[in-house]
Amino acid sequence: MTPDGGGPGTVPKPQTGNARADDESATDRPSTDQSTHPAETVIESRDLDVFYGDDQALQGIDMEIPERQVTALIGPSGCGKSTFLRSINRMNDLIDVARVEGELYFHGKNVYDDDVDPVALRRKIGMVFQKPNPFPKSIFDNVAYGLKVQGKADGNLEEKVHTALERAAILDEVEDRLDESGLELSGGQQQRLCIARAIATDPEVILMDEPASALDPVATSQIEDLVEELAQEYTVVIVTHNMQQAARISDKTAVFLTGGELVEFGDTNEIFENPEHDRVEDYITGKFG
Ligand SMILES: Nc1ncnc2c1ncn2[C@@H]1O[C@H](COP(=O)(O)OP(=O)(O)OP(=O)(O)O)[C@@H](O)[C@H]1O
Repeated sequence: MTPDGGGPGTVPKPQTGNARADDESATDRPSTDQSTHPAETVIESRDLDVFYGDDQALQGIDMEIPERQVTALIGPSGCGKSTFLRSINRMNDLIDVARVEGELYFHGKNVYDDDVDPVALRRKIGMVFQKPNPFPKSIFDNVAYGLKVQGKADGNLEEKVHTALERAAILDEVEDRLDESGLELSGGQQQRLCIARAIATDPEVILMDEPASALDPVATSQIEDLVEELAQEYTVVIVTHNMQQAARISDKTAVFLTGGELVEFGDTNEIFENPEHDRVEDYITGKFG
């Protein structure tokens, strides 16, 4: 059930009342069976504008992101993909000159309402960055860190760390050297360690900003497989420059174009096989970008 009482297959209506994006009850995962029900909307932006000082980076973005699917954000450099990703878990708050107008709903609750705690929000909506950024700590402590900070490091800490490493498809490679530094791993392993760190605290949504762009083809392919796997349990939103990657791993694709406009959003197959807009077709066939 969604906070608005809608059943499976319904889109939660934005509300300004009780549901809190930082409240456990507002974010309990609805138990939907995707084989029989369309996915529910977890994140919805309405007329979202983002400015850096006087410069507008995003213009009137309307988007509905379905749960437990992969949504890819694609488009040429500077079109606002990362800005949109960061507005979902309020990472733009950390940029002094950034300003957001419009609405961004998480389970029907506007995350920009005054009563939303951005730190609590980011526990529900985790993030993985372009460059792997493990802490200068052991592999074990990298994953255990968030659990400790959140007071979830009870007697099961070891089991929780193992589970996160397993879900991030890296356990086999590191289980006999958990005391070694995370910085000694290869780039691809470091990125999977960062994904393990992000999922250890059990978020609901994982935002990924070009998570494979710094990796070689083998490590990239491992991350792609992992992203598809993760979408069985998590809602994944991924920025990528790589159109083949978006076509391979995503269910929905959002095409942003220069000027910070969302030009087309829909099922990935439709976008790649039969785009509605000429500008999107030109972009995905490589005529510009
Ligand atoms: N911290 C910032 N301060 C000022 N302007 C910024 C900042 N971050 C991004 N911008 C500007 O906002 C616009 C959108 O940038 P953004 O990084 O969101 O685009 P992008 O599509 O993710 O680009 P890329 O694919 O190159 O990473 C660009 O014009 C960029 O210069």
